[in-house]
Amino acid sequence: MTQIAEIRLRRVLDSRANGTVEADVLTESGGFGRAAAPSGASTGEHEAIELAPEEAIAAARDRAVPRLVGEAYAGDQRGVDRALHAADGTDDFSEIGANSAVAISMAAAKAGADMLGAPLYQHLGGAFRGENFPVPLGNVIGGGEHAADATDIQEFLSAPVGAPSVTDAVFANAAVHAEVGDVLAERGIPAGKGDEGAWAPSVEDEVAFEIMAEATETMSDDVGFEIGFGLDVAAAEMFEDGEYQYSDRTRSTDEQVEYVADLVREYDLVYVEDPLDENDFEGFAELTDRVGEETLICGDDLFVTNTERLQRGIEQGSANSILIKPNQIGTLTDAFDAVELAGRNGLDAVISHRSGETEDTTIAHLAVATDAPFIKTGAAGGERTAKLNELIRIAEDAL
Ligand SMILES: C=C(OP(=O)(O)O)C(=O)O
Ligand SMILES: [Mg+2]
Repeated sequence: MTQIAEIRLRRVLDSRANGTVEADVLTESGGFGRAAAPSGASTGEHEAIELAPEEAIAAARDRAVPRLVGEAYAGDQRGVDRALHAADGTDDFSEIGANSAVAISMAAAKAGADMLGAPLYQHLGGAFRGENFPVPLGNVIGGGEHAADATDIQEFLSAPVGAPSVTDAVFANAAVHAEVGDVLAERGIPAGKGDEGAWAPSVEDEVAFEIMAEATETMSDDVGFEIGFGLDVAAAEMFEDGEYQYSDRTRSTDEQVEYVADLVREYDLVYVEDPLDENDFEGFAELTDRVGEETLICGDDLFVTNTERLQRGIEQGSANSILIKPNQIGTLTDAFDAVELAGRNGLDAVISHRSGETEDTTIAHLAVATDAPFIKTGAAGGERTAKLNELIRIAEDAL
């Protein structure tokens, strides 16, 4: 029923107006799935390889399509993803491109769901998935690689941890985003927006912390539930010559651990992603040891959704949370395996967008299917709200 009959690949635009890969998967009995690959700017050095879209499409047409059409079943996700690995033949999808692989993998899942007559989250999560919905982490102030001349820390994330429903949480993040805009205007600080729709003012990180504390407290009082905040430091982007290079100073690894631990305590941070360099499993472990009871220490560039790197982090106690980006590893199966390994070892999964996105909503379904406690997919901008609105629809559908 779900045998793949045709795969169409094309180049479409992402939110930075760069080209990316979109895949359509059609099954023999008329099932259809469409998905597009996202793209990072602050990419980890251990991620699967993204090729230029034209190159990825040509290679996938040549190598992957013949292994899938008439051979694989869209409803058999592990089978599809095994075929993608076999077609590529490398560890990092450098032959067909992780962008082609992830687009086909996600489109096949959607075609399988279509044939089975189930929403994607149900097809992926099964009848016995949990009943929880993820708390959305909303990027409301940012800089780093996502905006020129803004904060050093890449993302300041609103975290509505006390929200009674996913819909309340989504609107709370939107309200914090608007409040931050008002506070910036009151202070006479001009700000455009970065790649993910967060405000990108040219201020010291210290000012961004003050504004976040003020805006989340104001909106928390307004909505009547707890809204905290967190960070994606994206520290690998600042790490050069063995030190963390901030615009006004440098910090050694020990100083960075101290600095982040102090921030966690001072601002009651609920979440800290990539506080240290992407190869510093030990530094991560030291920080997790110090503040892991109080906050989530999340590995993004550290783990790159890769079970081998995650296993090492588990053994060393490097983090208590992992960011999951399907395009970092190339297939939904690999992303699921990372979520499962994390869960078995007590780490929380945070399903995540990339800074370059499309209107694709697969990650909203993935977060619900895996029962992930968090999803990071922005707060404002059409390619971000596409996922947030899908979460609202899923919550309505699933009740
Ligand atoms: C979403 C992120 O940015 P990018 O997609 O640029 O890696 C991130 O670092 O978590
Ligand atoms: Mg990150």
